[in-house]
Amino acid sequence: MIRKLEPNYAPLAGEISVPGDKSISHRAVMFGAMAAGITKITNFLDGEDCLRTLEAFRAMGVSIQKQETDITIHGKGIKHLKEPHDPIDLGNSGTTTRLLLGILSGLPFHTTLFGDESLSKRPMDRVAVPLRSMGAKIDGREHGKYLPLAVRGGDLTSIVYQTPIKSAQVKSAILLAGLLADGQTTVKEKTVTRDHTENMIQAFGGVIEKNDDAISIKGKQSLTGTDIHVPGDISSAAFFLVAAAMRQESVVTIKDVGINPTRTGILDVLEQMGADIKMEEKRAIGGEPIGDITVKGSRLHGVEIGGDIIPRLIDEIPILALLASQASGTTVIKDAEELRYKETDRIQVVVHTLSQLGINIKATEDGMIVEGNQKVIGGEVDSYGDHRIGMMIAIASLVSTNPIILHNPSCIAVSYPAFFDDLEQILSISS
Ligand SMILES: O=C(O)C1=C[C@@H](OP(=O)(O)O)[C@@H](O)[C@H](O)C1
Ligand SMILES: C=C(OP(=O)(O)O)C(=O)O
Repeated sequence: MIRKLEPNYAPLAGEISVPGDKSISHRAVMFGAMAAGITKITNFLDGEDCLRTLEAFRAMGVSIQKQETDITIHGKGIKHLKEPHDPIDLGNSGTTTRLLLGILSGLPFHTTLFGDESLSKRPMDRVAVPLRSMGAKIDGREHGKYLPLAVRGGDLTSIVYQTPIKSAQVKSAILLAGLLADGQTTVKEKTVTRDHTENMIQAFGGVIEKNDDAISIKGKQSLTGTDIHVPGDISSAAFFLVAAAMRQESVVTIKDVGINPTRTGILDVLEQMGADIKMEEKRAIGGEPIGDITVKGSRLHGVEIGGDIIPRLIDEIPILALLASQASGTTVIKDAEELRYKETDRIQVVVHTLSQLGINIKATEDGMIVEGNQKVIGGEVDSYGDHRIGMMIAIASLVSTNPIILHNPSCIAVSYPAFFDDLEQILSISS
């Protein structure tokens, strides 16, 4: 499938809301399925990845009703999860796979997990190794590094684990296993990563302790069903924030976005680049702050992006690379080697794609160097099945001198099924 993307030079204007946060939607289903009692989720992300999570728990016998973005889960407690009859297809979703491995490690049955071509290339040993040290049996291709994986869970012992990788998925997998283990499990991380798992454990009545770089959870806690409202996804909002920031005279407000500080690195970078950004915090639900973000187009300049901010904007790096090409001066992105383990190797694919579109950009081992004041000349490019690359290309078309032909746009449904409709909305309000 291909999609022709026409240039559009009008300023962007208007108010828009983006779909529910992907990370929070996954976790809401997982905790709702493990808790006892009814959980109602509103503004659930109806994207392919989160639907994989939902189906995985249905396969384990949990009754889940879905009406568009409203989900009702009739949880009976963790002990009532049942061995699935068939292997579970996790599609493209890294978060589902890694967090589910944490949960399955503590359940006394056998499960087989598999995924699509991209997911089958992503490393799972980063969770399998610590989970095995807690007592789980996990095996698969290349000694259990890659899907398909077979898991036999059961009695787990607690661990103290210093994670070598800046990854919320690794942290969360161990905390979830820790919740089912005997004793107290501690995860230490050198750099703060998104803390939605920690917030949600508390929203479901659980107890978790945070001390500097250590997060500890007592095992065998029981959770109680609750209501979760999912904020808009700042990682989806990022595409419109950038589209507005890079065009003078644009004014766009994204309503009701999750502004958890572990996710707002993009706002910090936009500000450092000279963007005119305002954030109005409105409320917090389940420990997750929600607000409106307004961005006005302005002259931007290149910056250095690296260090502790990287996990706070890891999924926004593709779109920030495009933005950097439209700013003045050079932008250096470093300490982001984790990008190589996403749906694609996002260092290689961003550099390849933006180069194809006429931008001067170079890959480094752990990031990229982007030259500013670049013309996007258009052409034929591929998402390579990576939703964030597909959306980056769509935003690039707005500043392109020629149309862009995008191959494989359908992967965008992984995190943002209505992306093109919403983009059209802020383009048409302005024209
Ligand atoms: O925990 C999560 O929900 C996520 C964590 C990040 O991955 P890593 O933990 O692998 O960095 C991020 O890239 C992914 O989109 C969602
Ligand atoms: C990396 C991502 O997701 P996941 O790891 O869940 O596939 C993403 O959404 O950009």
